Amino acid sequence: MIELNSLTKKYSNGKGIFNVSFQVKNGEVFGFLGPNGAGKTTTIRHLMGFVNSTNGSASISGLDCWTDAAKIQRQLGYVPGEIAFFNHLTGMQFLKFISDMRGIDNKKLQDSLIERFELDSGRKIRKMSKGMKQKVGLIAAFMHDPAVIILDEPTSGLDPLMQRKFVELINEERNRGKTILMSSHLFGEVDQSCERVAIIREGKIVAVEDITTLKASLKKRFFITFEHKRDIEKVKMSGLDYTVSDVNKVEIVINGNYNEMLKALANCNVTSIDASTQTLEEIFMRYYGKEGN
Ligand SMILES: Nc1ncnc2c1ncn2[C@@H]1O[C@H](COP(=O)(O)OP(=O)(O)OP(=O)(O)O)[C@@H](O)[C@H]1O
Repeated sequence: MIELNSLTKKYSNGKGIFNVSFQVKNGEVFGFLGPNGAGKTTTIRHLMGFVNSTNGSASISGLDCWTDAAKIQRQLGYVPGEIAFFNHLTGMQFLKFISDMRGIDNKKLQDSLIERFELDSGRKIRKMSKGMKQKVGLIAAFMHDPAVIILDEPTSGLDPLMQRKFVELINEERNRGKTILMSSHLFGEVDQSCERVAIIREGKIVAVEDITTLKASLKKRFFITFEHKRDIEKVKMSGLDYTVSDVNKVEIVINGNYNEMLKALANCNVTSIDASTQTLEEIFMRYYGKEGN
């Protein structure tokens, strides 16, 4: 549905995106994560046909993002990272302007989105906060019920309640078969809404991951205290992945093999066990850091 093949844009300062390739399948909600300046907006602007690539190509529903840009822009739902509006219009006037441009009567859906996001649509855009403008952008992107939606940092400026409403909307749209690509800094948002995620760093894709597979691979960490330090020796001989954190304390990392740990601990005198589960954020942070190389 959305396809990028070795998409490359090299700016004169050497920055940009390099050989970016991934596919978003029909009906998939796909996350696009990366630190500041990684290349998310540059990639998305290519998909919208605002800039031409130095190399490579991108297409949406078989249409080339550069040569068929006008057609793509008419059909798609799009929220830009920074929304530049017609400041003299009210929210409602702006939404009407966009509807007229698309030639679609979508008043019913528009009104339900205004209600959902509690937008004061009579207010002049120049008097709106960043979050309010973001709501106008979201309503404009969704109100013509597009099959493909591209969102660049859609929740920036939204308060936690509105962020939750946004996640609900995405999940409803997914159930209705929509194809959605959204860039984000927020791991929680990606975790709650996306099936797969691509991670970009310094202009290059460093990973494309399946969220369900990632969740299944999350490790559990057990913090165990023994009454006697000699019990540490039993853990050492068990073959478990362990770290000794004090004379009578160990940390054991497990991915599913609980029985091995229980067997090893059965002959020990355990005085306390605490556990924590690795988070998706910890996994993503690895890609953000130096190890992303
Ligand atoms: N027109 C331009 N000319 C030169 N360099 C540019 C231009 N536009 C973007 N860049 C550079 O390209 C890199 C990618 O920028 P981009 O805006 O795509 O990142 P981003 O991942 O969207 O970041 P953020 O999360 O901060 O919005 C950055 O180093 C940026 O400074």
